[in-house]
Order: sequence, then structure tokens, then C-alpha cells
Amino acid sequence: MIKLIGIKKYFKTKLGISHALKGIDLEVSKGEIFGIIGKSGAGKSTLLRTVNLLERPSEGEVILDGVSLTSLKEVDLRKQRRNIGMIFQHFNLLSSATTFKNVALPLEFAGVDKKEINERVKYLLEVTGLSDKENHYPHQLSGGQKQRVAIARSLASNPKVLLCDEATSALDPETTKSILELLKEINKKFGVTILLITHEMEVVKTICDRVAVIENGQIVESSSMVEMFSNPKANVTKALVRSAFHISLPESIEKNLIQIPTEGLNPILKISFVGDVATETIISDLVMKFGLRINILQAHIDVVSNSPIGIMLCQVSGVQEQINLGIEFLSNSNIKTEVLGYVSGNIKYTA
Ligand SMILES: Nc1ncnc2c1ncn2[C@@H]1O[C@H](COP(=O)(O)OP(=O)(O)OP(=O)(O)O)[C@@H](O)[C@H]1O
Repeated sequence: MIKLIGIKKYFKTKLGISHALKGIDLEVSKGEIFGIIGKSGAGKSTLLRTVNLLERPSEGEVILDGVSLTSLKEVDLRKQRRNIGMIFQHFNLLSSATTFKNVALPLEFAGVDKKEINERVKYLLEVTGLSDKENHYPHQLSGGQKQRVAIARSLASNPKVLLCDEATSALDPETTKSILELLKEINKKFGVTILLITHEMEVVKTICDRVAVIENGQIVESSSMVEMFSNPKANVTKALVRSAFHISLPESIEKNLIQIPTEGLNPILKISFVGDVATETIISDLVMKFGLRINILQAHIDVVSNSPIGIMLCQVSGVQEQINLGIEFLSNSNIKTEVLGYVSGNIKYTA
């Protein structure tokens, strides 16, 4: 549905040329919810804005549903843009217009007749849960309600694609959840493909099917959600996953961690698993089969794309040969195991 080929974007600044995008290739399938995540300044907004050519790429091609937007004349591009809705962090509503009018405006501009506008707007307000707010002005609405108006407006022209620019960053966690649920509902109901950018892993974790990580104007990793959470590869992705799982070694262990295997020191293991692998089974297998002692330092299980994903940090002690066999056993059971380092058994866990 969306295909970006070799997208580069340069900005001329007083300090010289700024390379915001350095050759992005990306493909988003029809009906997918695709997330682009990255830190501030990574190039997310610039990338999203190249999809509807709000930002024309310096090099590369944007193809939407088989049509090369970058090759179109302005008049044809304007027609194609009706296939692309967009919502923003700060909603961008017309403050002097009611909810009804804000949603109706794109249809009025497109010359749709009054009766049809009336029916379509009422329907979209019902879908977005705003039927009782149609005569309210933006200043009379909460942040979540304003974003609902913006979503209804973006759907007015029945777009094939919805671009979301940090759509929930200005909202509290509870409202964020309800807006993400609405986006998911819209994706299902209308089959609209959603491309969103965010700096929050929680957002992609909640609704995306696939995700790409952008750093310094380049996509450094792109995968399904389960793959990203269970097997992150790039350092930036590992850091994002760690922050989403709120999991890290206790300071007392971290600062005493030795990277070289040493006689008498205990390995610290990071055990990651996907699916219905129960934590108790892993622990009891290590204890019963290999006679190991396991001290769980931290553990967290979350649900990503309907799959349970778990991460556990533990300190293991026992006979070295048995420890090696235990690690081998976990790996053979499709449980990813990493040795983070080694510590003395005397070091106590202090938070
Ligand atoms: N109009 C512009 N002129 C010059 N440089 C720009 C312009 N727009 C973006 N940049 C630069 O391009 C890079 C990417 O910016 P962009 O806004 O796309 O990042 P971002 O990931 O969306 O960041 P944030 O999350 O902070 O919005 C930054 O270094 C930024 O300074």
C-alpha cells in the first residue's frame, strides 16, 4: 500500500546541509498498522511527512497503492492526497468551528453536497463517540475528545491511509489507551492502513503489527512486534525494549559485573521467552534437571500482539558444567538465554 524507495531528505541550514533522511526503504502492506519509533531528532516527522509529500523528498520515490506520488503534477497530487488522512500531536482543529464544522470542512472543500455531508459527518461522529459534542467548540473539549474530532475529520474523505504524527503524545495514559483503541477499531472497520510515528514503545506495543526503528535518518531495524520484543538487534532497539519492560539489573549487581568467566563467580542470565512458556517450568527444570540454584533478580511478562513475552534476569549458582548444560538446555528449548556477566555469590540484591 505504501512503498518508500531510497528516500533522502536534506535541509539547508545556516550551519550547512542537514541530512534528515539518509536513504529509507520501507513497505507497509494494505490494512496494516505500522509503527516507526525513534528518539527525538531521528527523522520520524520528516519521514511521515514525505508520505503525503508535505515534505518533498530530495531523492527517492513514494508510491501509494501503485501510484508514484513523487512523479505527479500538483493538481493530480492534490487528488491523490484525498486518499491520505493525517492526525497530529496538537490536533490542528479550527478553533472557531464546531465539532460538526471541523469534520465537515474537508467535504465542503471537495464540493460534496450538503445532505451527503450531513449524513457522513453524523456517521463519523457516532463512530468516534462524539455524537453529543457536535455543537461544541474545540476549547470546550478535552484533549482526547479533540483528537477524536481530528480522527473523524481525517476519515471524512474515506482515506486508504491514515498517518498519525505522535497522535497520543499530548494525552494522559488513560486517554492514550482509548485513542489507540479507536484507531484499532477504525483500522478493522474501514480497512484503513495506519502508519504512525512515536517515541513511545507503549504505543507500538499496544496497536502495531510491525515496527521500524529509525536512528539518525536511517531504519536500523524492522520486524514484527513479537520479533522486536523477543529478539531486538540494534542497540537503540534493545534500549527501547528495556525501557518498555522496565527491566534492568539492580545497581549492586551491575557495578560488580565481570565480563570474563571466572572460577567461583556466578553467571547472570537474561532469559527471554515468547508464548506460553511458564516461568515456574523454566526455574524448576534448571533446579531439578541440573541441580542449580536460581536467584530471580527481576522478571516481567507482557502481552505483545496477543503473545505473552517474558524477560527474566537471574543469578545462577551450581557446578560449572551443570550451569553450561542448563544454558544449553534453555537454548534448545527455544528460550533465548544470554550471559550478561559474572558476579560473586556474596553480592546481595539491593535496589
Ligand atoms: N525544516 C527543517 N530545517 C532544517 N532541519 C530540519 C528541518 N526539519 C527537520 N530538520 C532536522 O532533521 C532531523 C530530523 O528531524 P525530525 O523532526 O524529523 O525528527 P523527529 O524524530 O520527528 O524528532 P522529534 O521526535 O523531536 O519531533 C533533525 O536533525 C532536525 O533538526
